[in-house]
Amino acid sequence: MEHLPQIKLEVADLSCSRDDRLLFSGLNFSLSPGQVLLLEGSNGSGKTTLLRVLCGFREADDGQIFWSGQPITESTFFADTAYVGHADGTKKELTVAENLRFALALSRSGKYSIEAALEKVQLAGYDDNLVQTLSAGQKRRVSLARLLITDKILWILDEPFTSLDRQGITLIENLIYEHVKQGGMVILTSHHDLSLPQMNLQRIHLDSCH
Ligand SMILES: Nc1ncnc2c1ncn2[C@@H]1O[C@H](COP(=O)(O)OP(=O)(O)OP(=O)(O)O)[C@@H](O)[C@H]1O
Repeated sequence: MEHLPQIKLEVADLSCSRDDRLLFSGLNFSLSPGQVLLLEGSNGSGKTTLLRVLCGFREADDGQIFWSGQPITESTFFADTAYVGHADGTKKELTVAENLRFALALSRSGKYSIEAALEKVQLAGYDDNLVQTLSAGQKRRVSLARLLITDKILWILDEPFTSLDRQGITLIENLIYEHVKQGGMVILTSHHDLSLPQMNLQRIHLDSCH
């Protein structure tokens, strides 16, 4: 992964409401290579909404988001970012390998080959299985393999631990650790207590951002 040293995500005075209910306002934070941001908050506090605003799927009511000093819409932000949402984003009628090749066709390639990524997420041998035949946790592992085969600086992960067994949870913690150690950045939501020792971890509690 080749990063420009000045890469930085800056969120300034961001506000968002849904159905006249204020979710957050005056939200400010910044994230640099090597850092993880954990968004916390009760159900309905706006964690997913904030991630969707960051990904450009939804507009904020107020505020700005900058990537390396440029508004995200005028920067390389979207090419530099990978989003794994609640739905795992896989195409169910394609095989595991087809899904990964499709992701690769749309992105710069990362340091893992498809084969190596499947091995890493413990799906070796599942290349030709249709995604619709996989378990929920296995589908989530395919979306993690997608992160490994592409070269994205910022990973935005919404509840990445959902459906994963204990080993899968440790796997994600290790992947996050490796990614930020190599200069990547991660924003995630989780109700799971993260075990990320020795990490540059920031926390934002959305219940208190009004
Ligand atoms: N598609 C939608 N249309 C209207 N309101 C929505 C929609 N999606 C979410 N909301 C509302 O926005 C608020 C914030 O929802 P959001 O999904 O961002 O919360 P969250 O913090 O991610 O919750 P959880 O911990 O339950 O995943 C909630 O009050 C919810 O009802």
